[in-house]
Amino acid sequence: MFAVNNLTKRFGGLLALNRVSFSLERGEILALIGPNGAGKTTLFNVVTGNLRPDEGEIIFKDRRLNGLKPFQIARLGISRTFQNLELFTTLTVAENVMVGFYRLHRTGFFKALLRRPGVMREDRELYREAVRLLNRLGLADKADWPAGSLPFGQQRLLEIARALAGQPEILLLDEPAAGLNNAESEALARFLRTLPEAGHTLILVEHDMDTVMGLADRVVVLNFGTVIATGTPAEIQRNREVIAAYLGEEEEEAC
Ligand SMILES: Nc1ncnc2c1ncn2[C@@H]1O[C@H](COP(=O)(O)OP(=O)(O)OP(=O)(O)O)[C@@H](O)[C@H]1O
Repeated sequence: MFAVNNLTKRFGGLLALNRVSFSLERGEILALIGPNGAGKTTLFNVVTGNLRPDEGEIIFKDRRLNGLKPFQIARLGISRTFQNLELFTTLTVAENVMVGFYRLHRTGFFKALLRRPGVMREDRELYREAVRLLNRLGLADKADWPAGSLPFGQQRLLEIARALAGQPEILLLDEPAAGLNNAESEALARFLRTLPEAGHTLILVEHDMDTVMGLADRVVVLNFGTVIATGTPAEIQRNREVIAAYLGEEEEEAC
C-alpha cells in the first residue's frame, strides 16, 4: 500500500538519502533504524512533503505523492510526530487534539489557530471526540490541562494523539520513546501495538533497541543514507553489516 522507490536527497554535496527503497503492507509496524545522521529524519521529511526528493518516488495506494504539500499528504492519510515535540503548550490537551482534527482541513486549521482558546472549547462535538481519543491513551482526565503542564512522557503521548486525530492510515513516529522512562516506554509500546488493529500502519524511527525489537514486524537499516539491511528484528540483530555500522558509531563516540 506504500512504497518508496530509489529515493535520493542531497544537501549540497552530502548524499542524505541514496536510492532508498522499501515497501509497507497495511497494518505493519516498520522500524527505521541507523546511526546518527543516517538519514532517518530526512526520509520522514521527504515522505511528508516537508522536503522534495531529488530523485525517486513515493507511492501511496497507487498514487505518486511527489510534489504534494504536507497538508495534502496529511489529508491523504499520512501523519507524523516530531523528534522535538511540537505541541501548542498554552492550549489545553484536548485543544491540541482538536487542532489535529482541524489539520485535515487546511482552512479549518488556520481558523482554529486564530480563534481564542475559549472559543475552541465550545466546539463540543470535536471536544467529545478529542476526549474519546485521549481516553485510549490514558489522558482523558487531563483533557483541560494546559498541554505544557503535562509531564514530558505524557506530552509525547499527546503528540501521538494529535497525529491520530487526523485518522491517518500511515503514522510516522520520530523517536516516540525518546526521553521516556522504562515504564512509560512499555506503556507506549503497548498502545502502539493496538494501532494496526485500529487500521493504522506505522513507521517508527527509534534508537531504543528494546522498543524496536519488541514492536516492529520488520526493520529497515539506514547507514549514510543507504539501506544496508531489511528484515525481521531477529535477522537484523545478527546482521554483520548492521553490527559493524553501530560499532563504528560507538568507536566514533569513544574518540
Ligand atoms: N536541512 C539540512 N541541510 C543540510 N544538511 C542536512 C539537513 N538536514 C539533514 N542534513 C544532514 O543530512 C544527514 C542525515 O540527517 P538526518 O537528520 O536525516 O539523520 P538521522 O538519521 O535522522 O539522524 P539522528 O538519528 O541523529 O536524528 C546528516 O548528515 C545531516 O547533517
